[in-house]
Amino acid sequence: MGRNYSIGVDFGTESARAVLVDLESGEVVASHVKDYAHGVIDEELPGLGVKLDKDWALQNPNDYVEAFVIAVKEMLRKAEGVSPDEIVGIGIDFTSCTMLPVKRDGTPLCNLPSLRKHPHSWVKLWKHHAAQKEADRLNEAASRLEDSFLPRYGGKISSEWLIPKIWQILNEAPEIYDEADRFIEAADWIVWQLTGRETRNMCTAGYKALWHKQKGFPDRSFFRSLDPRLENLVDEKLSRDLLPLGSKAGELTGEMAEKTGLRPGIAVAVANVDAHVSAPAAGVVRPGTMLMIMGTSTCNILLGDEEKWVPGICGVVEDGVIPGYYGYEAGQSAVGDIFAWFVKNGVPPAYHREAKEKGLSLHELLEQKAERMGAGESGLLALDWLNGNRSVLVDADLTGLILGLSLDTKPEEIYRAWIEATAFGQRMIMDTFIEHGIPVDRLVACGGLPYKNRMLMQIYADVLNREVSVAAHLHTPAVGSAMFGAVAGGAFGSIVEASEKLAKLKPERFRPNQRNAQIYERLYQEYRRLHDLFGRGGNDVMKLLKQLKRERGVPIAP
Ligand SMILES: Nc1ncnc2c1ncn2[C@@H]1O[C@H](COP(=O)(O)OP(=O)(O)O)[C@@H](O)[C@H]1O
Ligand SMILES: O=C(CO)[C@@H](O)[C@@H](O)COP(=O)(O)O
Repeated sequence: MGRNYSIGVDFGTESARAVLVDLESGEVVASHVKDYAHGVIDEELPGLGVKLDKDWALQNPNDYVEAFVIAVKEMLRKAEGVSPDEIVGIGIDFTSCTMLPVKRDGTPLCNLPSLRKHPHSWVKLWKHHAAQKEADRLNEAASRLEDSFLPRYGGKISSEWLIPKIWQILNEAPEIYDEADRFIEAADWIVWQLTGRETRNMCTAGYKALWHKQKGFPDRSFFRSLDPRLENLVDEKLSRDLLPLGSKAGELTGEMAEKTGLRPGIAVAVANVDAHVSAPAAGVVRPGTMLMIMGTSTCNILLGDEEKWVPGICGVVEDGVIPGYYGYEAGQSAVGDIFAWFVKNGVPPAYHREAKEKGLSLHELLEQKAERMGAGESGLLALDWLNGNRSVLVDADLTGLILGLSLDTKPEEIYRAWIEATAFGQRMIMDTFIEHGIPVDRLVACGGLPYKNRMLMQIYADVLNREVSVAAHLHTPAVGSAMFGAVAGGAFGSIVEASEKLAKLKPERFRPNQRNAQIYERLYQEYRRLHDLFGRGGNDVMKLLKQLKRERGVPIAP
């Protein structure tokens, strides 16, 4: 008898990554990454000459199908000796909330020639930030509810989420709202394309669409209070029929099988979210371990036995990550993006020359120079809010700050200070969880950064004063999706069982250096003071600076 394999496909912001996982060894035997043909559409609708406003971020749903087909086909080609008959399941994960309006049969409205030129008919990507007005009004209305859902979401709903995005469509393009038979997460839509049937997952419903396992969606009266036309939104254009993570959404259609070279009828798992699906792949299936998915931004996932209200988190959802537990999500809006910004804007020509001579990237050169320093040696302390603060302040209007600059300050000291600032931001998140009764004993990291910068990982271990393990697979979300695919295909009884057999961490752990940890403890106390002063209304100078820019007519990034 042959071996069993499962496929996981992670739909990220720029590309889809497919992996084939051996269900005996847990090894990734083949993988392939396919960039989306149109990437992120944030200036103009491709080939149509329709300009977009500055905080729009759209995608083309046809790119997802194409990326799936090519990534899976290429992955299969690389997996020599594996027969499609040995593949038991497929799981997918997506960025979220990435959503689109469709007809009853799943046709995206942007594929209808009559609606193609209308930006509201396209996919709204997770970082589409143009529904802030709707999010503000929703938060205001929700704060007046007697049994408000806001505390479950850390106190505020983000403009990135489903209801603000739908409401923006209704406000700005009622004709598109009327044409849409369904609004659906791209995660569920791609599963629909694979199986030929519409299903909805509990994870995105819980984190992004205000659904609660016991209470369901907010009442119709709440939606009516937002806009009478939204009263029946859930029944008319969403669904109350939600499937739990780990269940089977359906089977691969003959058409998709033919396009990809797979076998028709393979089990397809219910859709999931990129951050959440990483937990089982990194072995995070019980309370006590905080997962850090570290890349351009950082997402945190943590499990608990009870539903507790933690201020400033993105949300808590029962069964939202691992069935049987409450899944907590938090995050930082910019992490790798800050280092990218500094490397682009803050490094003198001599460093560029040196990096070239040594055959290093600028990141690697700065790491090499900065790792010779100990904690506190740069004389700098920074606030990491260059793209606002997601957790725990939930304030997109905050900006960055660096303190302690002198005429002697070197680029590597500033680079290190930004890394330390992001680690202090993680410490704020971790401490907020602990202060509200959700313990954190261990940390596991995945995403791109842990594989790129060892100094960064050591700084995190020192600042957090905890051991940090790193997930073994670079494509952690795709491996997590493959695990859910294997569960849907019946190879495992539960996702916990799959994780216990297949999850892998790198053998090496980053252990805190006590000398540095003590110094960082002192610096962190100062970070907290600055954090509260500038982030909790003690001094609103950051907002004044933004306001002045607005008054001077300078466009401000979302
Ligand atoms: N050596 C490095 N040290 C620190 N950050 C790095 C390094 N190399 C790249 N980066 C940052 O990593 C980020 C990309 O992370 P990655 O996890 O690969 O992508 P994504 O979050 O888009 O999936 C970029 O923001 C980039 O600035
Ligand atoms: O917000 C979530 C998950 O809830 C992510 O999908 C979103 O931040 C996008 O993550 P990436 O930056 O693509 O890793």
